[in-house]
Amino acid sequence: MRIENLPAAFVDAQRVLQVIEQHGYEAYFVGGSVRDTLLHLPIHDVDLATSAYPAEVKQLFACTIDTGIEHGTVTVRYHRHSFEITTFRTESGYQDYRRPDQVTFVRSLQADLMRRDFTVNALAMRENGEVIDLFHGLSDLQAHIIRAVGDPDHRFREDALRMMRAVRFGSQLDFTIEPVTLAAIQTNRALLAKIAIERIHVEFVKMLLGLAPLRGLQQMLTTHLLDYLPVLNQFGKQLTEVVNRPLAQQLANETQVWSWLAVNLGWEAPQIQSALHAWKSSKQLTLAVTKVTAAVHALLEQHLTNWQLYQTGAVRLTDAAQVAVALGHPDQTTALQQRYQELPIHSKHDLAINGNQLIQSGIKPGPALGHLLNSLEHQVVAGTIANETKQLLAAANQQSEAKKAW
Ligand SMILES: Nc1ccn([C@@H]2O[C@H](COP(=O)(O)OP(=O)(O)OP(=O)(O)O)[C@@H](O)[C@H]2O)c(=O)n1
Ligand SMILES: [Mg+2]
Repeated sequence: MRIENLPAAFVDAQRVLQVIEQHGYEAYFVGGSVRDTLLHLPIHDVDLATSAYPAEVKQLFACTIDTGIEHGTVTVRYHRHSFEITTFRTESGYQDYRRPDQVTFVRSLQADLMRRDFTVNALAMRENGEVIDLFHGLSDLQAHIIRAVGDPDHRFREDALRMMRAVRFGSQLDFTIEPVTLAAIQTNRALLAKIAIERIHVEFVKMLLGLAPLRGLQQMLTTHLLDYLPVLNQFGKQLTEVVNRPLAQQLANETQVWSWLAVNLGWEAPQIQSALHAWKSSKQLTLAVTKVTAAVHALLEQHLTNWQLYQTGAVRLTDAAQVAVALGHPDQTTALQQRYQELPIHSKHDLAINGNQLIQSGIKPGPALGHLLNSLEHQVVAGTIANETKQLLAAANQQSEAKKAW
């Protein structure tokens, strides 16, 4: 088959493929971009594969970068865009169940597609939109099936992360994992222990952001892949209950994913922090999840204070409101944003007084001054004092005098 009118993301890359072909080599679009175009989904990165060896690719273009030359990947700069082009290759070894000990460059597209994970990811497309389907990827795409290319045991032993990828694509695209492939996940599950948590993390989050996250989670449980997920492996019972409760709305980002899990599993701040540490998450994500989870708890108990609104901030409030919706509660996004906008201040910088002004008014510098400023910030946010310099100064002096007398 041939796809007419390729999406805009392919247009510049088409020129690159034409240049390679004009020199007598084969060149194709491969991987996720072909799959997603056929599914009418937006595409993010366009991978190119060629029969030209890396040194040959480099001769064809004025500006190239050796991105991963030992694996056959060269980045070509063309018309101010960058394209990653990988030479057809076969892989062998895989003693660590993560990556091949050896890659061999080959001239055959078939050999390259054969080493790929799933049939829907083993499609190639010519520059003119013609789809090359050597492993029945098109029929699996049509039937919404994730099926390993060839023997699933081999594919999962080559790279154990592919077991997570199978569950991820199943959820992301709302596809069914073909039974032999699914059974092979269960058989090979222990190999997941060889895979770095950072790589597992990416797949796990993509799975929960997908169209069928509860089925993905269910499959993590039934295949026992869950046993190899840090911290979550101790929450099998709770997760079984989670997959049986409906998810009222798709989760929209990673903060929402972890906050939704944290609320479901009854995690408070210390548990969130140790779990996200075990998953090697950034400090930024951990902080966001801690705040959003606290806000969701408060929302569900209907006592979200102004101070909590202020502390959570506009973006995270929306995340909290959306997680509450996913949990089956009414959407409070607009009301919360309104309440947030009406807060007298939105950051410490908005306070009509600062440390210098307090010192000038006779208050001694030191930790007590910091406490005093914090207390004023609290009072302004709570609405018990107006955000006006004069009033704040008077209150500060009064409160600092009172403290001295006490
Ligand atoms: N463990 C892996 C990872 C990738 N691939 C192959 O490399 C392609 C590109 O990999 P990647 O970008 O990770 O996946 P995509 O399928 O492009 O999906 P995404 O939309 O997540 O980028 C895949 O389609 C697949 O053919 C593979 O066989 N085994
Ligand atoms: Mg990709």
